[in-house]
Parts: sequence; C-alpha cells; structure tokens
Amino acid sequence: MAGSYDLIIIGSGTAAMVASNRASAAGRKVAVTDFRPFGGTCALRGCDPKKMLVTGAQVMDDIRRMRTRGVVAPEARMSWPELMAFKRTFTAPIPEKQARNYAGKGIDAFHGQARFVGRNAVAIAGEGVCEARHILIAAGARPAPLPFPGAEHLVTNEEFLELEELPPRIILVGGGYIAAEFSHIAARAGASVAILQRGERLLTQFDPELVGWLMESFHEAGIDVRTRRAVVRVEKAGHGYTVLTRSETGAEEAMEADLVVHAAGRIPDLEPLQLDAAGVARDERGHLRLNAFLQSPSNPAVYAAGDAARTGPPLTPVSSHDAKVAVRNMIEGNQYRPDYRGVPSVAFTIPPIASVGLSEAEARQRNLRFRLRSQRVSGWYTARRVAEPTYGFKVLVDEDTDRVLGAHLVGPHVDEVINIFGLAIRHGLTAEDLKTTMFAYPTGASDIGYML
Ligand SMILES: Cc1cc2nc3c(=O)[nH]c(=O)nc-3n(C[C@H](O)[C@H](O)[C@H](O)COP(=O)(O)OP(=O)(O)OC[C@H]3O[C@@H](n4cnc5c(N)ncnc54)[C@H](O)[C@@H]3O)c2cc1C
Ligand SMILES: NC(=O)c1ccc[n+]([C@@H]2O[C@H](COP(=O)([O-])OP(=O)(O)OC[C@H]3O[C@@H](n4cnc5c(N)ncnc54)[C@H](O)[C@@H]3O)[C@@H](O)[C@H]2O)c1
Repeated sequence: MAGSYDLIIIGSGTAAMVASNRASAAGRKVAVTDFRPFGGTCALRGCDPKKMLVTGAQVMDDIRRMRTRGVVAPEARMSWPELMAFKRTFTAPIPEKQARNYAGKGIDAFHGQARFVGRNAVAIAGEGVCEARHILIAAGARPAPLPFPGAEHLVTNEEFLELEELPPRIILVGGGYIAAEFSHIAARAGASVAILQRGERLLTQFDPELVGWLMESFHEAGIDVRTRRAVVRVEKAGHGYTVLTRSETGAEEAMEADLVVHAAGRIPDLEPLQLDAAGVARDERGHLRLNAFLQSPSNPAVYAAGDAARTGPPLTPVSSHDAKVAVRNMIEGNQYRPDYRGVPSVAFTIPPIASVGLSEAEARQRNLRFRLRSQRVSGWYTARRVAEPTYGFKVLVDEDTDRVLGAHLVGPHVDEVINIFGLAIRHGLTAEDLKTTMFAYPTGASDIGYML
C-alpha cells in the first residue's frame, strides 16, 4: 500500500501542477504520479521547447526578409544540434525542479503509470496501491491512432523535439497546429518539408481567409503543402520511407522521406487508466463523461482537467483553468463551472496566426447582428517595418452592445496582440473601450483601433 490521500493526481503536466499546488496550499494531503519525467507536454514535449525552436527559425526568416534592407549575413544558417542544446537549457532542469517543488510542499510524487483498481483506489506501477477521497485525471493526450499500414514508422511530437540531427527530407501527416509549426521550423533549419493534409485546407481552427493569406509564407519557406491528400501506406525504404498518397480523384503518388511525423491530432490518453474498475463512464466519442463541474457523474470521487477532460480546447491555459475549477469544487463542493470565453489560440508559424472568440461562421450560425471588419493590410507600418507582407485581420463586433465578439489576426506580433482582444471578450469590453485606449506606439497593439 503506497498511501492514503485526500487527492491523487494522475499526470504531472500543467493541470497536475496547478491542481497539486492549490490542493496542498489548502492543507490537503496530495500525491501525483507520472510514468514520464515530471513536467508534462507543454514544458517538455510541446509549447515551450517548440517555441525555443521557433526563435531560431524566426531569426533565419528575419535575416531573409532584411537582406538587401541593411542586413548582410551571407553565411547565416541554423545549427540544429546547437538549437537543440539551447532548447535543453530550458527543458532539462524541469523534472528535477518539479520534484523539488513537490518535495518542498509535502506532495508525494511517484514515477509510475497509474490505473484504477477501485472507485477510490489507484495502482501505481512499481509503487503499489494508493487510496484517496478524490482522484484527478490529468493524464493529457496522446497521438491519435492512424488508419493506414505503416503508421508505426511515424515519429511523434516528442521524438521530433528530441532529434539530434534534422533529416534532409521530412513529411508531416496532418494539417493542424503541429504540422504548421513544425514545418516552419524544419524548413527554416534547411530541411525539405511536405505536409499531407486530408482536409481541404490547413489550420481549420483558424479563419479560412486569413489562413489563405498565411499560405504565401508556407510557399515562401518552400513548404510543399498537399491538401485533400490521404496517406495510403508508409513503407521502410533503405534508410528512409516511401509514403504512398492518394488524392480525391484517386491519383496515387509515392513520396520519399527520411522522417515522417505524426501531426494528425491527439486524443485523451485514457486507455491505460482502466476506467471501468472505478466505474468512470465515457461518452460515445470515448471521452470522459463529465458533469458541468468537471466531475464524473458515475463516480463522484473522480474529476478531470485539461487535455484528458477535453471539455475545452486542448491548450495549456485551459488545462490550468480546469485544474483550478476542479480543485475548488473538490474543496468547496460543486459550485464552479469552467468558463472558456475568450480563450486565445495561436499557431506559431512565421508570421503567426491567432484567433479568439467567435468565428464569422459561428456568428452567422447564431444569427447575431454584428459588424465585421476584415482587411489584408500589407501596407500598414507594422508590416512594412519588418518587411513582412502577410498581415491582416478580421474583427467581429456586436451591433447591439458594441462588444467584441471575435478577433482573427495574421502577421507580425499577432501572438501578443490577440491577448488584448481576449481580455476584451472575456471581460465584456466594447469596441469603443479599445478604441479609446492608448497603446504604446509603434507596437502591434497600436493597430487595434484601426481594426474596429
Ligand atoms: C507539439 C505541441 C505543441 C503545443 N503547443 C502549444 C502552445 O504553443 N500553446 C498551448 O496553449 N498549447 C500547446 N499545446 C497543447 C498543450 O501542450 C496541452 O494542451 C497541455 O500541455 C495539456 O496539459 P495537461 O496537464 O492537460 O496534460 P499533459 O501536460 O499532457 O500531462 C499529462 C501527463 O500525464 C502523464 N500520464 C498519462 N497517463 C498516465 C498514467 N496512466 N499514469 C501516470 N501518468 C500518466 C503523461 O505522461 C503526461 O506527462 C501543444 C501540444 C503539443 C503536442
Ligand atoms: N500553438 C498551439 O497552441 C498548439 C501547437 C501544437 C499543438 N497544439 C494542440 O495539440 C493538438 C494536436 O495537434 P495536431 O496538429 O496534431 O492536431 P490538430 O487537431 O490541430 O490537426 C490535425 C489535422 O490532421 C488532419 N488529419 C487527421 N488525420 C489525418 C490523416 N490520416 N491524414 C492526413 N491528415 C489528417 C486533420 O484533418 C486535422 O486538420 C491540437 O488540437 C492543439 O490543441 C496546440
């Protein structure tokens, strides 16, 4: 028997860290467990290492755009091993730092895979069985299974972000965030990159018109984007792989690559948990069935947060928000519901694309009365001073209340500017509030008044 707790948390990512800190600060006896190094996806295998690689890629693109505009850098190239070493300066210390954080707060931290063995009991591999009044499922997500033969040859985000050398020819299967971001990094680092997207366009989470404008930067970077393209199978061929693809018309084409990357979606990582042993029910999609308080109705001892819960978009700030909500409900009784209004999202391409609030299609579906301003503004100073032609926006404002309903941006600095629109949406600010705010000039935010 490994112990008896107020709260056992399965996972050690963002949701787990926030939940464990909050519960322990409230005087609860807490345990966490993870079969991987402590830190979770965002810090070790996702957002943070990825964005450090984007830093290098951004500099390469800055140099390209500023050549003949005052920057002379004939030898500029990216050293992948050095960039990875830079990334590890951040990622390597994290597991130990987290272990110290847990120890310092009296939280028991185990290294082992967890599975339910009862309604209030979890077996941790190598440790034994723990019992708890509450159990939080913060187990995150894993790459979705792929339907074609040879899928086992694909590497995941985790392996891509640990590559010691960048192979010369890379194919990304899928067309969402990971394909968009990794393709921009790899292309700037010198690889020849192709994206195979089953759907009709990339980045379906973002405004179609703005994604259209962004596609120019994919082409500029030499990324070969194939849409409406299914993978038939992947075979090993010498040191590399042959990827057989089929277009909608049925035309087949074989493509060669040294590395094939899974970028085709992630699903909650629930299988190993053996939820049946705890009576925790799932819905028809296989996701956890949860009530409005992030609690399992079939086993009220169990709550969930973040990518594993999948009640909001699978993003880091959502994992953190869910964890706060779930822990408050455990401690104070079910009173708090997650509030996903105004969650901004960014794909860190070069330049980035960002979105918050309602899309144009959603606003039309809801029959809202809104005014829409949309423009490609390559000629605005913000774009011209960094020689970046991709810059544009689409902003929706409610006609009756003047409140901002949605904002969609592509171009320089939009990864920061989107947060101001997020603030407006979450706290009900009006277009007039934003227009009468003085933003430092010249910054990306100083364009906001002209977008409304
Ligand atoms: C490549 C990539 C880039 C991303 N970039 C961004 C970004 O820029 N911005 C953003 O907002 N979001 C980004 N995301 C999404 C973000 O990383 C996730 O939404 C977030 O990390 C989820 O946090 P979590 O705590 O819910 O789960 P995780 O951080 O995934 O933590 C779950 C942990 O549980 C452990 N675990 C699973 N099952 C068990 C078990 N049975 N027993 C014990 N432990 C278990 C796992 O090992 C894992 O460490 C990115 C994701 C990826 C893959
Ligand atoms: N910047 C960020 O916030 C960020 C970055 C990376 C990942 N993430 C999170 O991680 C999750 C996973 O990212 P992702 O890019 O893997 O998923 P995604 O859901 O963003 O995109 C997956 C895409 O792959 C396509 N697809 C699915 N199966 C396919 C197949 N067999 N062949 C070709 N295409 C196929 C889908 O049509 C979809 O467009 C995202 O939902 C996101 O929330 C966020």
